[in-house]
Amino acid sequence: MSEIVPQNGEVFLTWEDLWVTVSSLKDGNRAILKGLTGYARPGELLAIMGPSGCGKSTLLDTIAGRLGSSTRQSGDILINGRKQTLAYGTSAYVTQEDTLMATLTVKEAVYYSAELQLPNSMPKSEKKQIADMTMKEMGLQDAMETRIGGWIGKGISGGQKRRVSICLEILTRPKLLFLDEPTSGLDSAASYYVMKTIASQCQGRTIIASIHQPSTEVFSLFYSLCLLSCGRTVYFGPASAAIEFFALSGFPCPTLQNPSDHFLKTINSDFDQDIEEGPTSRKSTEEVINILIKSYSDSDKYRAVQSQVAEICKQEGEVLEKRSRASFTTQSLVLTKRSFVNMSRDLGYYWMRLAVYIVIAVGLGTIYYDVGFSYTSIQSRGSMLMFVATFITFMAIAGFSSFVEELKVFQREKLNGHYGSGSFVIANTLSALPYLVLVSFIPGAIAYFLTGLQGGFEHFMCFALVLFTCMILVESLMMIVASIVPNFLMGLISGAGIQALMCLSGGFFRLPNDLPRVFWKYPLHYVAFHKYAYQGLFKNEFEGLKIHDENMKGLIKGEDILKYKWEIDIDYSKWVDLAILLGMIILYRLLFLLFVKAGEKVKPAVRAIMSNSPKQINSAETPLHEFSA
Ligand SMILES: Nc1ncnc2c1ncn2[C@@H]1O[C@H](COP(=O)(O)OP(=O)(O)OP(=O)(O)O)[C@@H](O)[C@H]1O
Repeated sequence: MSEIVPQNGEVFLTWEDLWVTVSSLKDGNRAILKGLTGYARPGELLAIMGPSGCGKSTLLDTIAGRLGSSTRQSGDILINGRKQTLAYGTSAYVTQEDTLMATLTVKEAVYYSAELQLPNSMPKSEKKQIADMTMKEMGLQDAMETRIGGWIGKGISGGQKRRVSICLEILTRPKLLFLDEPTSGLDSAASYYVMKTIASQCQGRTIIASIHQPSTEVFSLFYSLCLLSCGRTVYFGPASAAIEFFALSGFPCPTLQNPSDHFLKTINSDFDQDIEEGPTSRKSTEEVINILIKSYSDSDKYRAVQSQVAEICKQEGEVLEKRSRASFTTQSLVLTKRSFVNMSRDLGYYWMRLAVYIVIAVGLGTIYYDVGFSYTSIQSRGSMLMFVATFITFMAIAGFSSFVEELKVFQREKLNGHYGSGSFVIANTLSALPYLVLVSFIPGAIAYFLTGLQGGFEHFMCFALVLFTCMILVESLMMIVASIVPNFLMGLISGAGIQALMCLSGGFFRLPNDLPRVFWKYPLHYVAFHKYAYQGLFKNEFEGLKIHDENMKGLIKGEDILKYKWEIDIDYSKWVDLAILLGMIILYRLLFLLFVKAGEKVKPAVRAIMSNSPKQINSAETPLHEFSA
């Protein structure tokens, strides 16, 4: 048995009588993990194995402190014998899904990640060296210049993506590493080399990997094995002793059969085949699983696990410290650069929008071409400006899918402690600015000059700046929506709905004094950015304008049109409206930051509240100790 005093940031992880349940209206409370006890120690690779749906990922998520708030958990999870919060920089977790930036090449993704994660004190050349070495260890040297690809187009293979995901998390050689199915999608040779690299990093590190179907060679790399079936422990102990355990329980591994194949076949209850027990007798899988669970709970192995857990728990070991990483400024700069590159390569982010906006701007310009100064031009000018402030800005939601993809990468990296939400918000804002200038100024100029709105540089600048700020506002609004709403389609619908309500209360479709006071006027009219966008654009256009009234044979002053036709408050300048819009951008971005940060704080709190005592959780399930009765 190894030394159990953690040194140099080493991590001993224990879990005792761990229960996880989900509730549904149909089935009530259903236990996914049922009283699991185990431990992971530095220098030992622990593999969690079991048939699909047995609870491997749930166990990994639970001990890594990442369980979703829809589940309830109970039992003790201790790190170095203490209750400590994991995640956010103290451990690394390679998830089952590969959440990567599709537009980057493998090399770029790893280099950026190295710059984001490794401390400022490390020279850039050393960071590159570590990145190159890790890519080589993961067998990615031939794919370095290939784009990762994904939803935007084909890139590297699924197996290579898996290796990139692992590569990004082992760059800093974390003391505690969780890997959910690191070999899925890999062929047997790649699986072996990847697992060998992971196993070779075990020195002083605690590594826990869930794995589906390891080959004999891969299986031989595991130090400990946790075998689950239907959320219960079938075996926990040295991987090398599992064959003997199965044999002693009456299910010996046939000669020349891969032991892991034998284990999984024996405990897979999804396809209820009878299992041979000795030469004559056959048993149902359910019976076999119960025999194995009882055999394990009666065994010395189980007692050894319990005493090892108790011994580790007695040590009030080191408190986990966050890894030292790049400074906030470096992270913000690197993220800005990465986000800028991503935006430039992702056609859907801005380029498609620019093309569509130009077409719409030409359309607007031809419909309202040389609008003139006749009485009817009042309505034409108003409609044209309303279209710009509402529909052109509304279409900024077109970049939502690209943003959601970027957000997924951010959420993975943030959870693994690569950087914080502040750097992401700054980077996203800065990197988008040049593109937003393009998509607002070019189509804006086409529509403005073809229509023949008020001449002069100042007038055009005000028009384009209002359009520009509204686009940022719509993007900011969609960021807030994305941080609250769980999926892309729901986000798109919610964002569109919010904007439709705001635009209705903006003061064009119903004049400000005619708006119903409850909700529409107070507060929506004042909260909606459309009010300030309409007012800014209308003031910019009508102030100082003289319209020929053909019937009255006279001139109408623009200020009167603003006051009496559009019911616009002309006591303050159009620049104040623009300033309010700019203030709203800051407010919206801060709100996004707040929601993301609240998510970080609220989720663990919700988990803690939702945790119940084991008996309350599911009295219908059989606790492990009852198998030994
Ligand atoms: N949040 C949840 N709500 C409802 N059911 C859940 C939830 N999380 C997990 N489950 C269920 O718990 C069981 C275990 O899921 P888990 O993902 O841990 O299995 P797994 O062993 O990792 O499977 P696989 O190898 O196929 O990935 C499954 O039946 C799954 O449907």
